[in-house]
Amino acid sequence: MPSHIHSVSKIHRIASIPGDGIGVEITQAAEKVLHVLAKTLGGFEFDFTTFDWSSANFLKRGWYMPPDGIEQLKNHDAIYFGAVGSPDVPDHISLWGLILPIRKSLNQYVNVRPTRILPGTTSPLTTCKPADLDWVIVRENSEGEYSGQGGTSHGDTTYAVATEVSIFSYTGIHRIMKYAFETARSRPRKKLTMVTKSNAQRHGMVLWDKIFYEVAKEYEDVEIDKMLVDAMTVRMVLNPESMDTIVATNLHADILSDLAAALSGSIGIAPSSNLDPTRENPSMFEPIHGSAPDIAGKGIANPVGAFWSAAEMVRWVGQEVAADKLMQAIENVTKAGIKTKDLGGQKNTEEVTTAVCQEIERLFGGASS
Ligand SMILES: NC(=O)c1ccc[n+]([C@@H]2O[C@H](COP(=O)([O-])OP(=O)(O)OC[C@H]3O[C@@H](n4cnc5c(N)ncnc54)[C@H](O)[C@@H]3O)[C@@H](O)[C@H]2O)c1
Ligand SMILES: O=C(O)[C@H](O)[C@@H](O)C(=O)O
Ligand SMILES: [K+]
Ligand SMILES: [Mn+2]
Repeated sequence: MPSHIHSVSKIHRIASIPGDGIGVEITQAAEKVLHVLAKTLGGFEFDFTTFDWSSANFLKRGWYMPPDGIEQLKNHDAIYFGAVGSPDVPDHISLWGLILPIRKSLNQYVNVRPTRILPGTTSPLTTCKPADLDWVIVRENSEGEYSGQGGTSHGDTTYAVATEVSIFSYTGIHRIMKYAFETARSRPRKKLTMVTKSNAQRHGMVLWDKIFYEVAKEYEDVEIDKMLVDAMTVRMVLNPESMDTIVATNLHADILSDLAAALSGSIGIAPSSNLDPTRENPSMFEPIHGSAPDIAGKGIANPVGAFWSAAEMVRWVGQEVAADKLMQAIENVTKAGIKTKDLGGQKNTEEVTTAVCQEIERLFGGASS
């Protein structure tokens, strides 16, 4: 190609919501790495628009998102999210003020949470080898225990009564099962474990089980099994190698994914993708951890979960090769022992971020595509 003709660079418009605490620190780190990735590989760019929807601003303005916040987000190809939550705001106000309305309004009904033991890191399970723990938790992300239905009577008295109603719908269950089976089928082991609590919860969870077996008939090549959630915690610890893809309700998968992260070494490495598989709305990518007020402002948060989430975002917007390259750079850095304290290392957020940027440049700098 003559040098005066430039190939057109694809621009991916990303809404960035750093939020609170370490959410701000790791979002900054992720944006930096994504810019280096785009600049090094060429052919695409990221155009970030930052939204200052934080708890500090909530305390000043009285809102997390403005009334047209969801509409503003819709003008983007994807959303990158840090974390929300502050000791100065009740957690149910911050969660329901920001992250949950985004997940619900943008039809992000799937939350994909992979877990692996990255090179150079160790599981607290002394007998667990990296090949033994390679899971994807598919979390129902729109209803169930997070439906927000219920109420309180006799408010501030000792007669107070509160209900928290779980809602399970045929549509909601069916679409998450379809997604989970497709995920299981796309992975080498073709194995899906369904988590439930249908011994004690005899309505919604029974419907959940029923639809699982109904959808399973369309996927005879996928090996299936069923676990009660309490026994699932035991199996995750004692027989991690016996599982591959896992599907669970909103609350069960929230809890199991923190356990999974810990079993892989640290909550600081775990990514998540809040997906609208119809692609009508932008999907949202965030590490599974929260704002970690205990370490916020110290510059020591592990940015690996944020980078892995960023890689999933890169994949979702269509840059699969770049996503694989970013993962390779991240894993080379962990393998070299460049890690934060939560993984037993000595480095801070900035040092790990710089190392990943340098690794991208070392591996792929000078490449023509
Ligand atoms: N999606 C979200 O934005 C989200 C997720 C979880 C919790 N929260 C909110 O975050 C706040 C704190 O919640 P929490 O303490 O239960 O959970 P948390 O995930 O913020 O922290 C749990 C523990 O893990 C550590 N940790 C978390 N991420 C880390 C990282 N990247 N590197 C090193 N250590 C890390 C923390 O220091 C803390 O000790 C609350 O307000 C909660 O509601 C938000
Ligand atoms: O969904 C939740 O419960 C919280 O936002 C957080 O704990 C998460 O895992 O995303
Ligand atoms: K988060
Ligand atoms: Mn969680």
